Amino acid sequence: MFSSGLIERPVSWVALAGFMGTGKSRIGWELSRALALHFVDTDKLITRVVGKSIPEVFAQEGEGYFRACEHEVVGRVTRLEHAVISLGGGTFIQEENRRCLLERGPVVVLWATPETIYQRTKHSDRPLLRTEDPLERIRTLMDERAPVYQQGTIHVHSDGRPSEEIVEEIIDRLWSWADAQHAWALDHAAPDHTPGGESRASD
Ligand SMILES: Nc1ncnc2c1ncn2[C@@H]1O[C@H](COP(=O)(O)OP(=O)(O)OP(=O)(O)O)[C@@H](O)[C@H]1O
Ligand SMILES: O=C(O)C1=C[C@@H](O)[C@@H](O)[C@H](O)C1
Ligand SMILES: [Mg+2]
Repeated sequence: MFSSGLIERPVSWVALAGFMGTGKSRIGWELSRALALHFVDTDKLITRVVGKSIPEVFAQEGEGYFRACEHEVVGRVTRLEHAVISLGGGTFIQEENRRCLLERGPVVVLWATPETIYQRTKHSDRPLLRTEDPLERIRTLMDERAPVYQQGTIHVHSDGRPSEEIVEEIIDRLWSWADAQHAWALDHAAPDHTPGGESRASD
């Protein structure tokens, strides 16, 4: 990772999206440490700025207010440099957020089965899962959202895997993505018309 005092990393900005409980917050934090980047968790940022927990925001201000906060936060985090951004589970679902995030850089989507998600979220308070049958709600919401999450850049499964292994896979896939971007940029670079430019390019 480190060589001659310079940090080698595939990207200097990346966002993590995906359903509740897929591990965006935990993996995002670990990824930020592995890449020596700042870490921002949009859910935590909103709770800090609003001064209320997410269940309180949903109950007292309504989901619409929370979605507006998310949208504003997306505008801000896409202007950051050197950061790993862990999004809320619904942030990438809003079209304008998605466009803005994908324009900024790679969006890694974490996936898990409804059963894993249920196990990981059952002891915490997620307003959208406050129902008689949270597992069924997870299944329905996942069916609705999966085609949208599919629009992410890189997809990584988190079921039954230790977080270190997931972080390692994300970094490998980010290197491949960055190499492909670089190759594409070279292929699409404006032709070099300086004297001797073409021969230099084919050297
Ligand atoms: N790979 C993993 N293996 C085991 N437990 C995990 C893994 N990833 C995350 N967890 C645990 O699952 C729970 C939910 O993870 P986390 O809060 O990171 O999910 P999230 O995607 O950020 O959810 P939300 O969208 O609600 O913010 C946490 O207790 C976390 O420690
Ligand atoms: O999936 C969602 O819509 C949500 C996921 C959480 O991260 C929080 O952002 C909130 O509970 C809503
Ligand atoms: Mg989270």
